[in-house]
Amino acid sequence: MVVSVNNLVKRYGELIALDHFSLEVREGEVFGLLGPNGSGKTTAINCILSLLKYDKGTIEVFGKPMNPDSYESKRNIGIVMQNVAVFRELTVEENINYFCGLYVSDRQKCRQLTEEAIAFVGLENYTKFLPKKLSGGLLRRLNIACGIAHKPKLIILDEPTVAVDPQSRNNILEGILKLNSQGATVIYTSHYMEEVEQICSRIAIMDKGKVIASGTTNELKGMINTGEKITAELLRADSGILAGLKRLPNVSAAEISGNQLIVKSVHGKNNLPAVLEYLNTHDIAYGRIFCELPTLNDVFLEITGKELRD
Ligand SMILES: Nc1ncnc2c1ncn2[C@@H]1O[C@H](COP(=O)(O)OP(=O)(O)OP(=O)(O)O)[C@@H](O)[C@H]1O
Repeated sequence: MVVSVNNLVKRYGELIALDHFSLEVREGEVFGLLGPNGSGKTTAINCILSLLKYDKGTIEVFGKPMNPDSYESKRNIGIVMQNVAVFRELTVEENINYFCGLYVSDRQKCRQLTEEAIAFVGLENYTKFLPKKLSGGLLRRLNIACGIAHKPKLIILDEPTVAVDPQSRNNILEGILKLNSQGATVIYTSHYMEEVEQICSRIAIMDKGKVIASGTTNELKGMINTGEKITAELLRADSGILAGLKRLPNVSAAEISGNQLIVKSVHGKNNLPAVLEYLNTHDIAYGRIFCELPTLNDVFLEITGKELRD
């Protein structure tokens, strides 16, 4: 296990930010910590890194208890925090070289790693730029390069794509997968369910300082009763068809909204053929028809009763 957190409790005065929070991250994973703003993701990361004291619980990183002076473990961790933390008076290249130099004492090796990190995040054309000359997305890429240049075994990224343009966002997500394919274990926090679904092999969903569900995307979606949602654009909306549709196997709800027929089914696959057959045998004309699987928002909604994104 690369990271093992057990029953962590962290209070800020009266507020319980982490409420018996547990987590296990295995070697080689891209592990996603998904939760709405304020659910405790950053607090959990700061505790794992021993940057914050906590009230109860245990944390092991690389199989050893994590303490503020666990320098050997810390050398093998790369951190990319939510807020960009670079030196304003150093250029792109100087910043990366500085942060890499904190871990790598051989200056030639450090220069080589700096060049590799610049190429990795695609900042070759900006090496002599000061941070203030960079757009928000490029600044984020610099922040990432500073965190990963020393080639750490464990990379922790806390909401690295907030307020980032789509091009830089894709560059960041692809970069994370590349780092993972090169051997790094990754912990990735976000409140964007699409991103987490796109890159994470396992996910823990957080709410109010607790892990409310964890597993692969498919495991999480399999935990809830909400199943496929079938939408058909009807040429003529007729609510008379709803009663028959509701009697089909697995169907939990059928409704018409404008010219759209929406059929919701409970957990279970391949409900589309039955709906198609029903529409065809009842001579109901439709244009587009499509089937969607539940999203991680549906998982969050069913477990907590509220939307993941507010
Ligand atoms: N230094 C602090 N003092 C008091 N309360 C804090 C402090 N830091 C965080 N909190 C509170 O603890 C809770 C968890 O915050 P945290 O930043 O860990 O959540 P998060 O999931 O990372 O949210 P975000 O995505 O907004 O960063 C929130 O209610 C927040 O207001």
